[in-house]
Amino acid sequence: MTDHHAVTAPHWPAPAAPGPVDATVTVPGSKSVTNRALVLAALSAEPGWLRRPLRSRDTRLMADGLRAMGVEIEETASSPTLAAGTGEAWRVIPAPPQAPAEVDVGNAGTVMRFLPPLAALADGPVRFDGDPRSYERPLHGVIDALRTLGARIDDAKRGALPMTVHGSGSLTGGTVEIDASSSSQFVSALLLSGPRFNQGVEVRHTGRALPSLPHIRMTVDMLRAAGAQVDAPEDGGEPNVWRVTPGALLGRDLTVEPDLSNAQPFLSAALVTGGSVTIPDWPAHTTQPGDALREILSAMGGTYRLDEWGLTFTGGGRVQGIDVDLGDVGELTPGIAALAALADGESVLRGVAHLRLHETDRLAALAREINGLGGDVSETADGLRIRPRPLHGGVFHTYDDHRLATAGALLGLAVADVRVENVATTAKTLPDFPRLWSEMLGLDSAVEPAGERA
Ligand SMILES: O=C(O)C1=C[C@@H](OP(=O)(O)O)[C@@H](O)[C@H](O)C1
Ligand SMILES: C=C(OP(=O)(O)O)C(=O)O
Repeated sequence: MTDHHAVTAPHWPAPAAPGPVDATVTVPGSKSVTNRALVLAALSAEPGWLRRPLRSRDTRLMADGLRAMGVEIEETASSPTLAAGTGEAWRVIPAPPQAPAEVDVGNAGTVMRFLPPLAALADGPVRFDGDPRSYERPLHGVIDALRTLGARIDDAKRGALPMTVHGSGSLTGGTVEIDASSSSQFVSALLLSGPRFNQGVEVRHTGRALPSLPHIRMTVDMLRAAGAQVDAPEDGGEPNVWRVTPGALLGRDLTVEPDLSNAQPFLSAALVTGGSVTIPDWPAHTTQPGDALREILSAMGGTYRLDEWGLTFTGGGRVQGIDVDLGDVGELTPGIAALAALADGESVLRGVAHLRLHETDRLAALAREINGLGGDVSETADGLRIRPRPLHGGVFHTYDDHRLATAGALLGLAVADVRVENVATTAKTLPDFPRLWSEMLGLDSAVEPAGERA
């Protein structure tokens, strides 16, 4: 589908830190919140607003997928009720999902998992396709569950993309058992459209430990904020069981929080350089997994302050190794692995076997690329063991993975001559990364190559 491999350009010379950073970095909106908000707004009974949405490849794919099914999403620079300085807003005007339609999921987990349940409500065929990597990412939990709940699906490759969901205008819904140990997004996907299934939905996870629990809590919180009735394990319910009652969703006016996982490289720069970085608008309470950075980065050698200016993290002058289970916060792993490679002691990152099926096999990619710069990283059954060694420059390959690219940038702060291949892949969730990075370092952002593939 989208040809995002067409243009290549020189590798990005990751800038070395000129000294301790001292910067305030305004991070764009959360991918996970934006894409949930779009789905919920599309399923609502009335129009809604998203303020400060993330505009990146993954959220554009979500918006375009919904548009293909008849939802109107107007992108405005301002709105009558938008306070000055709060940026742009998207207005979502819902419509019953229409078919036939074609949806390009790119390599966005949220799009490939969250939209098929919504497509099952359309009256006709909705075809899903995406980047080659999307064919390899697990989808069986969503496909099998939708069949159990009453949908007809053609998946020639059995449990994977490309596929066509043949909706009949409504879905029976009911109880379904799934093994979501390969992706929490299976659970989120079924819950998000659950209020619109005739019998609602009860999702029972059976299988090994669920990853990314904060992301499921985000789904539950956002459903409730949109008026849905949800029973969840954390409220005293049965473990690994979620229930959504059928009912109408309200159009909301939602301001999207900054993406705390995308704050990671900037906060980490404070740790690596012994400097200080402030991220404005850090939420006091959030379900975003990136909030765990406060504790994780402190354990690696810094201190933080959360006040009216946002979150300020200050490095203590050295990076310490860490032994940590990242199962809840898997998307932070590439950045923590990069920090661990610069630490003064060994690190063990656990609980993230499912990262082998993310944008790329992240465990293999991190081991290969850090070792390519002279590091000592080995894969374990469920993560990485990282022993610091003096690193040298070289090309840091990114495998179309935005978080590999930001990990390479982080290494480049401390290691001379690191060149990040395809830095433009950061556009998946953080389109302005090279500029934000250069500005944080007080450098002229003209060092970035133009026209790399996104
Ligand atoms: O629901 C979400 O928004 C996400 C859930 C997680 O997926 P997995 O549970 O597949 O790791 C996370 O890694 C991904 O970046 C975003
Ligand atoms: C795993 C990630 O993304 P996706 O939503 O494509 O699963 C990620 O952003 O780290």
